[in-house]
Amino acid sequence: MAAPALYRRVLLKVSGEALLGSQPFGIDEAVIDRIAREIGEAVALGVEVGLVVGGGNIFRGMSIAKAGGNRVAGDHMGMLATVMNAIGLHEGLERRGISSRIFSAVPMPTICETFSQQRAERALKRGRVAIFAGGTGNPFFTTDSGAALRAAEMGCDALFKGTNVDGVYSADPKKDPNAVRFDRVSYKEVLSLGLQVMDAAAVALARDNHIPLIVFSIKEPGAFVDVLRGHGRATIIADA
Ligand SMILES: Nc1ncnc2c1ncn2[C@@H]1O[C@H](COP(=O)(O)OP(=O)(O)OP(=O)(O)O)[C@@H](O)[C@H]1O
Ligand SMILES: O=c1ccn([C@@H]2O[C@H](COP(=O)(O)O)[C@@H](O)[C@H]2O)c(=O)[nH]1
Repeated sequence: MAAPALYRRVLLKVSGEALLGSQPFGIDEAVIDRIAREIGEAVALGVEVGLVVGGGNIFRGMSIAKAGGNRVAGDHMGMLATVMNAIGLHEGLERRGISSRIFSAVPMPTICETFSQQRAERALKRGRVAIFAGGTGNPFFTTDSGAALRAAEMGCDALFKGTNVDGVYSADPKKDPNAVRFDRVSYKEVLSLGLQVMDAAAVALARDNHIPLIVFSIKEPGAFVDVLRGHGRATIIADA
């Protein structure tokens, strides 16, 4: 018999960039379908799943700021990009018969519901996937911070960061071939060593609320469910 999941309720953060798949820009529907299937497997294990998606496949506010533009306007565009990705994932889940609801931090009632902790709680309890769009709803943040915030609000047992690397390294593995991968590292070490895999605000919020951060590769098929069962390749960021 397959191992049960180690968690009752989790927040999965999916990197926007991962949705690119083999494309230079936008959303690869094959990636959406695979991630939807894997989320469905987690739900079938009895895990309640909250979902946050980044926007890096479409737009990041910093790109406008770096070119001398208005950071706040750029961040607004970035938050809208995360709503587009949330709609894409919602459609992918519904196509597979997995019930989900989008709760946006930025009100846009003709497109999706505005975030409400109480309504999201009801959705999760009913076994629906709650997709949290629009990050925190504020500029100068990222969807990592949005994910840590929602994980704390929704009482999640862990925040899974599904990104394009298979864990936390001593340095950025894309830049330093000698970087060493950790199986486990403390919040304090991540912050004091300045490890950039997640933004510091997100790590501090998770630390203050005792939410383990689990970094794994969302590009690796099956990794999410493997890690939920405690035997996948990932780094756990937690108390020392
Ligand atoms: N110490 C480190 N360990 C692991 N990855 C690191 C480290 N330092 C930097 N990185 C980089 O962090 C990146 C993942 O974080 P990033 O915030 O860029 O992506 P994301 O949040 O998954 O994406 P998106 O913005 O598209 O949602 C990886 O691509 C990796 O190269
Ligand atoms: O709370 C938030 C979350 C996100 N943004 C903007 O959106 C983009 C995309 O999010 P990523 O986390 O980088 O994938 C981000 O770069 C910000 O510009 C935001 O302003 N506030």
